[in-house]
Amino acid sequence: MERRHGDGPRVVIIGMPGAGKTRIGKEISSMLKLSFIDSDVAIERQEGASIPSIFQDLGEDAFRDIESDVVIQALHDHDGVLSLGGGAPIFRRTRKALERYRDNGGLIAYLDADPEEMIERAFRSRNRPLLEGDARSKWLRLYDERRPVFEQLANIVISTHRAAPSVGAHKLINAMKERIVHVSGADPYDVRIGDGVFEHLRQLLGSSPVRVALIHTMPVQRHSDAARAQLRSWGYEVLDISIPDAEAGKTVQVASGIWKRLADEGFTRSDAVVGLGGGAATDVAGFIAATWMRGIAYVNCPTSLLAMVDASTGGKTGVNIPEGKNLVGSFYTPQGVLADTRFLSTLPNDIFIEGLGEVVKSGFIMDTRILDIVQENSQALHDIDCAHISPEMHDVIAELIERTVSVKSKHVSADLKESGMREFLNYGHTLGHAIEQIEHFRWRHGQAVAVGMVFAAELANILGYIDDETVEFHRSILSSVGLKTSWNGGDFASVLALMHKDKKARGNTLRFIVLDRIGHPIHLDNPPESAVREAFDRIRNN
Ligand SMILES: NC(=O)c1ccc[n+]([C@@H]2O[C@H](COP(=O)([O-])OP(=O)(O)OC[C@H]3O[C@@H](n4cnc5c(N)ncnc54)[C@H](O)[C@@H]3O)[C@@H](O)[C@H]2O)c1
Ligand SMILES: O=C(O)C(=O)C[C@@H](O)[C@H](O)[C@H](O)COP(=O)(O)O
Repeated sequence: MERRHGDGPRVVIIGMPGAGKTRIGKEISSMLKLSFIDSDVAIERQEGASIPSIFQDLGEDAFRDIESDVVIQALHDHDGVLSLGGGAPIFRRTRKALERYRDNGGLIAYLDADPEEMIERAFRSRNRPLLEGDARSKWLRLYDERRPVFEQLANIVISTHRAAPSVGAHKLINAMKERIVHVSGADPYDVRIGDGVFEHLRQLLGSSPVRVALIHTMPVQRHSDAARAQLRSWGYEVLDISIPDAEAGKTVQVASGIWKRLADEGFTRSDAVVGLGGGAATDVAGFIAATWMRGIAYVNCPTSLLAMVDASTGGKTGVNIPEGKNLVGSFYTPQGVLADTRFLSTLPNDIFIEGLGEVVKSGFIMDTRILDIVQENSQALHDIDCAHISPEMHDVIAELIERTVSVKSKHVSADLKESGMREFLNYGHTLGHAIEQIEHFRWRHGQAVAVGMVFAAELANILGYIDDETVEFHRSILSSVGLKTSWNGGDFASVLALMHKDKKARGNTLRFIVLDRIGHPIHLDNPPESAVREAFDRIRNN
């Protein structure tokens, strides 16, 4: 799959005159065999006049209108590399078109360098009407005006400081291999997926935090050691917080211990949290960020497949209490998510497989292409060796992560606080959470959700929504990758009691998510208890 969902250029390059947009744009176009458009050159061709003379004859406003038409056209028609004149994104119509392109999955790269270096490069060119007169101070004033707009628009910043164009080009090509899913809403952010995306942490944290609390578990120590060293090399004071592993770390007691440490270390509102680990660690890290001084910045760096595809995104943060899973928490959005696929190399294979439970869920509730990809690769996924993932398999996994996060993003962007549509992400979870609890978390989340989906499919079948074949498809696709589809623990009464504590329940009314066809979930309120019992019986011993 292409790394973008929308049509249009593979990358749009923005930045000040002298940043290297044209040279790097041409370089990557020839390396990747893509066509290249420089918006200034396209305007000159269309108008049959040079940029300085269009400025002189028609004025800047008329020029920006012409430029906007050319850019918007290229955003629709061009599928290669598009480099924009320095002032193009400042014009409102052009900026809005660029935002739409980015929000549809497009890549906007902002090239930046030391101002003096860019000024020196820019003065080598004569084709810069806005630099005439007292050119240096004008350039600096424009830089101050434009930089915030560039930063707001771009989903990647590439430094070309003291770098040959070929170096900048390589950085940009690496960035183009990344997959980016944008989560919109009141506090928008990006989920970056790919080999080496952890490097973006510095850009995400920015310069305001002095201290960073790195919350992680022991099994990912290799990665947390590297992350700590990296954060220190960037100049942050790192507070290393190792929490008990898995659900044992997702408790009020652990959270309370972290709050005490933050207080002892004088953690302030401008400091930040980084969650590094599986979904349990990122849930706790988000909860700490949400609650410390009523909310500070945090970035999630998921290390398990499940955390990459689901837990790290969407802002559900929290802890368990003995009475139920995730009963205490808050919706609190991260600054960004860095799903660095290099982390998967140490993930135990069985835990990778469990993460596929949430991947398949996203196929059932929205993106049915996910189900095709899982079926096409079921044997390779079943036999996965995380320590030796081939480049082909890496691409398959990265695509599954991107598609699953996109499903999550669509639900979360529309309904952050789960008043309706977001509940569809809970497919399989009503029973799944009860199984985890009754099994004292020896059954991990993704596996429990897999059985929970078979139960939900049986319930939908009993009530006439889906046929036997669709139920059987649930079993066959999940078992093809090595997930269990039945559960013999607990008893109906204790399961029912736990399902009444589910967050979708209202008063005494149970609410399930079921399918009325593949890819189409619906709410099911208060089904007859006999049907729930019958569905429960059907997931046992088969
Ligand atoms: N907030 C949300 O929206 C959301 C969504 C889905 C799941 N969750 C939560 O996420 C948790 C499940 O996540 P999970 O499956 O990642 O479980 P987990 O966090 O318990 O991780 C599973 C195990 O894998 C280890 N691990 C993780 N990455 C590793 C790596 N790269 N190398 C070696 N070991 C590694 C962990 O330390 C742990 O031992 C549950 O608590 C679930 O409720 C939250
Ligand atoms: O993000 C959501 O919304 C989900 O429901 C995603 C689920 O896969 C995830 O397990 C979530 O943690 C469940 O939340 P809960 O509200 O049912 O505890």
